[in-house]
Amino acid sequence: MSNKNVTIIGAGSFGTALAMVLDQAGNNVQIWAREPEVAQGINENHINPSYLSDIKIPETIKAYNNLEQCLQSQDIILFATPSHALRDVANKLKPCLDGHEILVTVAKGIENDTFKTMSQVLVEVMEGTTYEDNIGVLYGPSHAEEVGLFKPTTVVSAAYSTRTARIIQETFLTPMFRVYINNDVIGVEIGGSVKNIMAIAAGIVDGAELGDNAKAALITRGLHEMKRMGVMLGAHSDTFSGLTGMGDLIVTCTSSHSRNRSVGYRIGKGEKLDDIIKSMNMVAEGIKTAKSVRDWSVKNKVEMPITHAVYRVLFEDVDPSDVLYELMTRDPKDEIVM
Ligand SMILES: NC(=O)C1=CN([C@@H]2O[C@H](COP(=O)(O)OP(=O)(O)OC[C@H]3O[C@@H](n4cnc5c(N)ncnc54)[C@H](O)[C@@H]3O)[C@@H](O)[C@H]2O)C=CC1
Ligand SMILES: O=C(CO)COP(=O)(O)O
Repeated sequence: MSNKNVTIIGAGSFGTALAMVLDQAGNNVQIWAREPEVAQGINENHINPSYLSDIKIPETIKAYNNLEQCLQSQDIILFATPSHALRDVANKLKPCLDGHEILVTVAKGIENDTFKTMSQVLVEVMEGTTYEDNIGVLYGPSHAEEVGLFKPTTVVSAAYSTRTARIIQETFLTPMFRVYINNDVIGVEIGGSVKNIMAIAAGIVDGAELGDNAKAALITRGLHEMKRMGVMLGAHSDTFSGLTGMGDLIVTCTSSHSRNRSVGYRIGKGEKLDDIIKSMNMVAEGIKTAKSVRDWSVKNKVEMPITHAVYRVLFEDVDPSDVLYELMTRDPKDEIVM
């Protein structure tokens, strides 16, 4: 059993689900919630009133609305906010850290404009406070709705030092939550982030009833696209056949739990993105990441046709049937370029 002091920053779906896992693994768990009513709900009624509200949260898990109060003497700080909030929240809590804490993020995304992954954002923000060696990510096929119910799940701990990756692994391990290690941090992060764009595309395919052949093609060619970007950034191509590449791509493109697939599905059914976003209380990371990755690929001249198609549907209001035609009528290619 692990016996670490762990604070989770962000009491959304995944923060709540991981609190359950961390508690079951034997740790002392506390959660920082941005919304006072969420902290109150967890402390008084032992449920999160806004996310996964049908899950009974153990009384040992305490929630705070004040950041400073929950950062004393912690071994691990787990960031579970959306990716666009990570920089801001990390800056706010930086003065409260003493430098020995391990910082783990589960947020999946690539920052707009800087094109930084989440661990890179943490490294930059924490410069002078926390060693890069203490920073890592926990990614993989892990929908909160199943994790919170202790359904069997496998993920990957990737960090800038093997020691940190191992500590993260040991802290989260339970018989229903199996954690592997991979030292290819950039590969893990690109897979986990770019698959959200592919999940939006998969949702469009389902919503527009384009068929199973189209879905299989999309997943397969989407994987090529993720790998192409990752390898260009120094990732190992094998990482994309693993849990944080292929594994997370499959679950997000096919699961009814996926927020990103659901955004795509509704677009495929004819709804407008603005209306979809207004109706959601959870983050669909693929929207912002589509912009980052599309801009990155233009800047670096890397061919990412599915990402560009999703970008055009989301941000240029192009009809999905038009981008589909464009994708299907591109110049004939070799499947694999050796
Ligand atoms: N939900 C899931 O199944 C999984 C989610 N993730 C990733 O975890 C991250 C969080 O996802 P969810 O928990 O699903 O999101 P969510 O939308 O359910 O919850 C996000 C939480 O962050 C808080 N938050 C939002 N904006 C904030 C800000 N500007 N500053 C501080 N806090 C803010 C919200 O109040 C909420 O508590 C995302 O990057 C997602 O891709 C990763 C694996 C699985
Ligand atoms: O990353 C996830 C599952 O591994 C969650 O995906 P969604 O945000 O699309 O629900």
